[in-house]
Amino acid sequence: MTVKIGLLGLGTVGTGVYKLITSRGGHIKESIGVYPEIKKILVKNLNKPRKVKVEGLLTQNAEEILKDKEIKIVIEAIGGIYPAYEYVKEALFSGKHVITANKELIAQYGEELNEIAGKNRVFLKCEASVGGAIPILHQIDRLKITDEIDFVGGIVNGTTNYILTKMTTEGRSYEEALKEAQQLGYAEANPDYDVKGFDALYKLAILMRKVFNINVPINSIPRKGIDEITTQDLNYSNKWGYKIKLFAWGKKVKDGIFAGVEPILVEENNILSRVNDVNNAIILRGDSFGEYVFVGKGAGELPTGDAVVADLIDILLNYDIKDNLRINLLPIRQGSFTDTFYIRLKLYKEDILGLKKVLKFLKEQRVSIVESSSENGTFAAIVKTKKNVEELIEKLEEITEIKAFFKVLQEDIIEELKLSEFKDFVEVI
Ligand SMILES: NC(=O)C1=CN([C@@H]2O[C@H](COP(=O)(O)OP(=O)(O)OC[C@H]3O[C@@H](n4cnc5c(N)ncnc54)[C@H](OP(=O)(O)O)[C@@H]3O)[C@@H](O)[C@H]2O)C=CC1
Ligand SMILES: N[C@@H](CC=O)C(=O)O
Repeated sequence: MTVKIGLLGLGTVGTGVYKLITSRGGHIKESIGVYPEIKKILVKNLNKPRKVKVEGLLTQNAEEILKDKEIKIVIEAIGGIYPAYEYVKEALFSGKHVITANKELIAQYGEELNEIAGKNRVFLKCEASVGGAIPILHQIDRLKITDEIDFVGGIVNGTTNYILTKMTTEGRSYEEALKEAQQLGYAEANPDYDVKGFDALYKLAILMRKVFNINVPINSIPRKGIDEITTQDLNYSNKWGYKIKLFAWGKKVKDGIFAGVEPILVEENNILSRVNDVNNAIILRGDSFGEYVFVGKGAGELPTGDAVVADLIDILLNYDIKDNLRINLLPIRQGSFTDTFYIRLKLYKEDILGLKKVLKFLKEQRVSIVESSSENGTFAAIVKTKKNVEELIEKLEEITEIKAFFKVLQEDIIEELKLSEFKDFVEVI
């Protein structure tokens, strides 16, 4: 039996999918008895040079795929909300299964699209939207049947991890490393989505929906990217035995959920420190299985293509686990997972007074200095406090100019959260 597929997009992901389906089609047929065939590919520009031979397959007219009754599965690899949203919706309404790699779309419209898929008795699958090649959504589906999972988080953006790694280990500038990530096909069409933390935020929202059965309004989650990290911050962190990573995390407590996307300092002996380049690492904590850390390539042509093809195989095998939906209301809470943080302050060259003022403040607030360095008008330190970190930073801001502030990850992140005010409410579906 042959199943006809319509592919929307032939960029990094679409090309990976095309390569895998065409090269492994025979093997898939041997293994599960179904031969997947790509019948049409939607692109924006018909004249663009392609890395694969696609004569006769390209079209600029989406209706040639969406209205084709022979096409049973649509793979969306365009990205962004429009026109992807309309195309996915139309495909589902016409009874086609959909596979997408589009985290922005799933984070923002996943609930609505899942409902349409359910009503039309088709699958909507999105493994590639989180963690690249890591089969994390599939694992969560399995694990949450037996376990109560209360923590999900980790490194979920390949581009930023690549940039931070190259800046730290090979002395690249931020701009050079970003350019490389773009050339390697890791970055989003607009790389601001990566470096400002939006991509990680979308992925976190998808993970939290899956793990906690909640629908998270993405603007209720605090977000900070890596675009303000300087070589100076990386050098100080390195010197004191830490690596900087962009961390996305969600933790369920009895009466709410803490969540955030932010750069953090991780001790060199922590597993996350050793997750480099384009790799991602996703931590899950359950009451029976304990802790899992899933590591793998978080972006790129073949790793992402592989995750899409895994969804395709699941559909061909007719496999799926429905989300276990339940109504509840849980607040997103603002909280910190640490009592230790890194600061870099700007001091004027001769401003001994400024430095004295800062040191006096830290002493008065009973903040202990773990590491510190003061040179050329800069004071950088790793400090520890028993007080609320955010409140302390606010007070410090009143007397000096804070150029950088990142939390330091502690081993007890999952156990211990310092609570403060509720920020927003999310509906648990
Ligand atoms: N890159 C990666 O490693 C990963 C990406 N993703 C996600 O996968 C999706 C695709 O990403 P990626 O492959 O990198 O993106 P690219 O920019 O490389 O490719 C996008 C493709 O979509 C086509 N396209 C864009 N706009 C339109 C339009 N209006 N109508 C028809 N075709 C259009 C482009 O056509 P043309 O070629 O003619 O310009 C291109 O082929 C995104 O949602 C991204 O977030 C997920 C995981 C990893
Ligand atoms: N731009 C994304 C691509 C994969 O999701 C990333 O760098 O992680």
